[in-house]
Amino acid sequence: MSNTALLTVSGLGKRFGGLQAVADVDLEVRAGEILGVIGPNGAGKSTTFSMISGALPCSTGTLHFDGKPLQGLPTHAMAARGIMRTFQHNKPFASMSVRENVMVGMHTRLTGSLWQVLAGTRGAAKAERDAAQRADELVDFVGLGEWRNADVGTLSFGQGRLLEIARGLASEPRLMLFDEPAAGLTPAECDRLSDIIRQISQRGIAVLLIEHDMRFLMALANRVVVLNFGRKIAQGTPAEVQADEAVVAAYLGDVGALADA
Ligand SMILES: Nc1ncnc2c1ncn2[C@@H]1O[C@H](COP(=O)(O)OP(=O)(O)OP(=O)(O)O)[C@@H](O)[C@H]1O
Repeated sequence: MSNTALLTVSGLGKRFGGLQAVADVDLEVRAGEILGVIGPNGAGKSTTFSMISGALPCSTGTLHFDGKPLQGLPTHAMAARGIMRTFQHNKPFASMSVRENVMVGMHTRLTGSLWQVLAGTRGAAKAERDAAQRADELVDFVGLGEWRNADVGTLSFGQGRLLEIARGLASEPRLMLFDEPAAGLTPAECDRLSDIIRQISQRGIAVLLIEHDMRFLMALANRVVVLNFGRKIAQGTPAEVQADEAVVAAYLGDVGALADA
C-alpha cells in the first residue's frame, strides 16, 4: 500500500432543499488500499458515493483523481481515467454469455482493436482471441469459470454480482468503487466477495467501499471513514474507529451493528 492519494475528496457537500445531506467531507483513497465508509442510516453514505462516482453533482467541494479534477466527467470518461463503479448502472446484457459480457467491459481499453473486430480488418482475429482469453482469466478470477458460456440470464443474484466485478476489472481500473456490494448476498457469497475484493486490492487497485454490513467492512478495510448526519466524525483503522467514542455514540441506536463487527 502506498501513502500517495489516488482519489482526494475535499470539502464535499450536498444540500437537498433544506437538508444538508453531506457537509464538508474530506477523504482520500490511496493506491492499493481498501477504504471503507460507514455510518448509521441516513448518514450520507449513498449521497457521498453518488457524488464521487459522478452520478450526482456536488453542492460544494472538489474531487481529484491522480491530481486532476474529476467533476463533471461523464461515466465513460471516468472509466477511461481508471475509475470503475459497480452495482448501480452496469446492468448485464441479458442475451449474452458471461464471457461476452466481460469482453464488453473491455471497450475502454480496446477501442482500436474493437473497431477492427467490427470492421473485420486484419488483426481483428488476434485482437478478439486476446480479448476472449483475458475475459476468461477474469471470469476464472471471480469464480465463474464453469459458467463462462452460460447466458447471463441464468445466473443467480450472487453470481450476477461476481460478473459485475469481472466486467469492472475488464476496463483495467486503478480505483474501484463498491456501493454496498454485500447487500442481498448469502454468508458464503459474502465470504467469497470479501476474498475477491482483498485480491483486487493486492493487485494494486484502490478500493472505496461503502457498506452497511459492518462485519463485512471491518474485516476488509485498511482504513475506515465514519459519517454521521452528513459529517465525517472519525477515521482510522477498523480497531481505532470501533473504539472511538463519537462512533460508539453515533451507533447507540444500533448497538448490535458495532458489537457484531
Ligand atoms: N434525492 C434526495 N432528495 C432529498 N433528500 C435526500 C435524497 N437522497 C438522500 N436524501 C437524504 O439525505 C440524507 C442522507 O441520505 P443517504 O441515502 O446518503 O444516507 P445513507 O447513509 O446512505 O443511508 P442508508 O444507510 O439508510 O442508505 C438522508 O436524510 C436522506 O433522506
